[in-house]
Amino acid sequence: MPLRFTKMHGAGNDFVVLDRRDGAPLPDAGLLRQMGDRHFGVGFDQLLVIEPPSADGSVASYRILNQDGSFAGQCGNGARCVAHWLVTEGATDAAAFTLDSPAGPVGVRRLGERYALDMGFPYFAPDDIPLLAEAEAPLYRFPIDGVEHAFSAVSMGNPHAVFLVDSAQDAPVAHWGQALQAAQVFPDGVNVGFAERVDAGNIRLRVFERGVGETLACGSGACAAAVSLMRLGLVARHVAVHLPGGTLMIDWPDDSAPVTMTGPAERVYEGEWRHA
Ligand SMILES: N[C@@H](CCC[C@H](N)C(=O)O)C(=O)O
Repeated sequence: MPLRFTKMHGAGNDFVVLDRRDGAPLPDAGLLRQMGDRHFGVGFDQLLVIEPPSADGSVASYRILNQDGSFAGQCGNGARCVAHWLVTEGATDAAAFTLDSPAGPVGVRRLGERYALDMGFPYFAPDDIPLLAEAEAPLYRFPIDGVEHAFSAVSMGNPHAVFLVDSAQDAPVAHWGQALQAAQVFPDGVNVGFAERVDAGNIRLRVFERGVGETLACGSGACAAAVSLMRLGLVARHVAVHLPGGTLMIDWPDDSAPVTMTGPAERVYEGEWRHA
């Protein structure tokens, strides 16, 4: 049976979307890895699998697989693409609806061509990270090449470390990203962000993602960077996060409120994978 899929992206973070609302099982891991390969397949940062809703009142649920086949708890850009896919397939015409993600319910609002998502509450006290549990939040230290660098650790449904840097463009993204991942400070792996404060309303960001490497944008990473800099008093509670593939708006009105992320979602093409 040919495997139908949709290629999508959100600010350049690209996806293959599979519709599994009929309950059909996932294709085997080897095939998915081949599809994810940019030379021998279609290529994607993440695979998004849309499944029936798991809670009353939700439109659908989704699972997220990174390019290397590992599962993730959240994907901000992917959630907007799932929402857009469902809207453009006619699964809902509501202006506001809910999706079920592995990290819990995600509220979606349609704003013309853009989508605003309720990304939940940031979690700054990572007691699931034993090496950091006794350190002093929100900043932790990690030695790279003999020099200690400060980062903040925050969960947005998936784990993030955020380094504040002078220049995102010149940041040692792969080097530090791989070093922090290899040190296993975060037992389940980590997405590593490099945030440059431009001014109170703007952040430049690059992210070395768990299970992929550097991507053109990371939605949960944009939330993690924004709330980290907000917590440090370096930016306002409403900021634009500029990533290599596009800009996301992040709002966190106060510490007791959920984080909202607003950005684009685009269908690129429909495909049919015929097994060789
Ligand atoms: N690109 C994503 C995050 C995808 C999952 C991440 N690599 C992980 O393993 O946690 C986003 O837009 O949030």
